[in-house]
Amino acid sequence: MKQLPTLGIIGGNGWLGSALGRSVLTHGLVAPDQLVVTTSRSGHHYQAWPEVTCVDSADALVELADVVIVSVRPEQFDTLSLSLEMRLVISLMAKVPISTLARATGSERIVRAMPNAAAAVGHSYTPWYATPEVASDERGWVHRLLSTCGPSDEVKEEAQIEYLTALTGSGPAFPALLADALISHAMTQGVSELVARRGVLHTLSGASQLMLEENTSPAQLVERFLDYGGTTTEGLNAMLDSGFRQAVHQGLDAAHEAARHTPY
Ligand SMILES: NC(=O)C1=CN([C@@H]2O[C@H](COP(=O)(O)OP(=O)(O)OC[C@H]3O[C@@H](n4cnc5c(N)ncnc54)[C@H](OP(=O)(O)O)[C@@H]3O)[C@@H](O)[C@H]2O)C=CC1
Ligand SMILES: O=C(O)[C@@H]1CCC=N1
Repeated sequence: MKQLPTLGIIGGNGWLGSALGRSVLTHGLVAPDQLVVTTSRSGHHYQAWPEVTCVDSADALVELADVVIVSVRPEQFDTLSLSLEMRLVISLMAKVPISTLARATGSERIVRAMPNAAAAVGHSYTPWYATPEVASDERGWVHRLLSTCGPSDEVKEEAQIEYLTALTGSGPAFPALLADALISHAMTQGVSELVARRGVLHTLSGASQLMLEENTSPAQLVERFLDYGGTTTEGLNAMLDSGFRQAVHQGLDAAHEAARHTPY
């Protein structure tokens, strides 16, 4: 693999593609004049890097890029016609399996990566799977690339990407749902929206930091509060009795099922 490949992101001005594009530039993994992105009707995300090349079609991008990241919606992928035989292809798409990517691009060197929305602030968690044809130096580069937007792990089976699409790819929406439920309850109790939102968001991020930094498992923290015998114990027991775990598990099953189905 060439030391400084030109990186192309099809969908590089979309939600996820622009988060990764900006992140590789911020970390200096790719120089601005080595990045090519497709334009988007919804805006341009590279004002700070005028040397980034914006092209108006995937065909034009493929002419310029050594490594191609595909970050269009799964249902948009079918409309692309890509000839990438000799290229490393990195897909960020849910629902599109390696077999389809290989058939559609002609490449055997394919990575399926699954960042999440927190990539926009450098706090994604990004698992990725590579076909056996991806060389070890390329794997190292892919890992550095994906790690620019948060921790990243290689997984050894594509099926894990399908499951992790539901768990961590969709993941930020699930604590957002919990946060919204907490905030709306607080507001019914007369707490201002400002205090409720700051309180809840800092409580969620503080709980994550506590468990990460003290290496405490969530199960241990829950158990500690269940044993504590205080207000938290009452709250946890009522939530568990109301089917909290079952609701979460049903949601993950539904997202996993959706992640296993190509939309065409
Ligand atoms: N958003 C998320 O949290 C996550 C998304 N993903 C995956 O990332 C992928 C992208 O999602 P997301 O960023 O949310 O979607 P967006 O709709 O925000 O971005 C898709 C981008 O692709 C562009 N595009 C579509 N068709 C073409 C084409 N034929 N040629 C060139 N560009 C094209 C769109 O341009 P235009 O705006 O003009 O239509 C848009 O900029 C999806 O496959 C999704 O499954 C994975 C994990 C998390
Ligand atoms: O909701 C979605 O389909 C995308 C893919 C994984 C997370 N978000």
